[in-house]
Amino acid sequence: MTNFTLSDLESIVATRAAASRDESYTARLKEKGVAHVAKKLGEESVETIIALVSEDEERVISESADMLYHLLVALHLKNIPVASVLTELARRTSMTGLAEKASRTPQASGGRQED
Ligand SMILES: N=c1c2ncn([C@@H]3O[C@H](COP(=O)(O)OP(=O)(O)OP(=O)(O)O)[C@@H](O)[C@H]3O)c2ncn1[C@@H]1O[C@H](COP(=O)(O)O)[C@@H](O)[C@H]1O
Repeated sequence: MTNFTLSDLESIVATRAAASRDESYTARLKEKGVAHVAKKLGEESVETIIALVSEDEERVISESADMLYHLLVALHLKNIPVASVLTELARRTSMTGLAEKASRTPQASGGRQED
């Protein structure tokens, strides 16, 4: 088990985003902008879904890592600290998932009733 955290990766992303595009994939993503990174995040999310449904554990872990990396790059480009996401997750621990869902406005949930 590793003690590597999302905050550690956030720091690496911030450093590498400032590197040369010739030596950093993160720098190339930054150059292409947040819309491109969002599209890559969508692709990695779909690949994670496919792995979850029909592939082995190793593929699920690999695709999940790709997805989290691209999410952290997107958050970096939006100047949103990972700590803000963790704070929101921490806030939600004070209630059940069903209570949290009920607390959302009809607009936020689209007024849908499904699970
Ligand atoms: N965790 C990651 C990480 N996960 C995935 N990827 C890259 O994300 C890409 C996703 O796979 P794709 O098949 O979609 O990529 P691709 O076809 O090469 O990408 P495109 O040409 O479509 O952009 C691959 O190129 C992976 O190498 C990552 N690239 C970097 N990191 C971390 O970021 C650090 C800094 O990397 P550099 O910015 O390259 O120095 C690394 O040391 C890692 O810690």
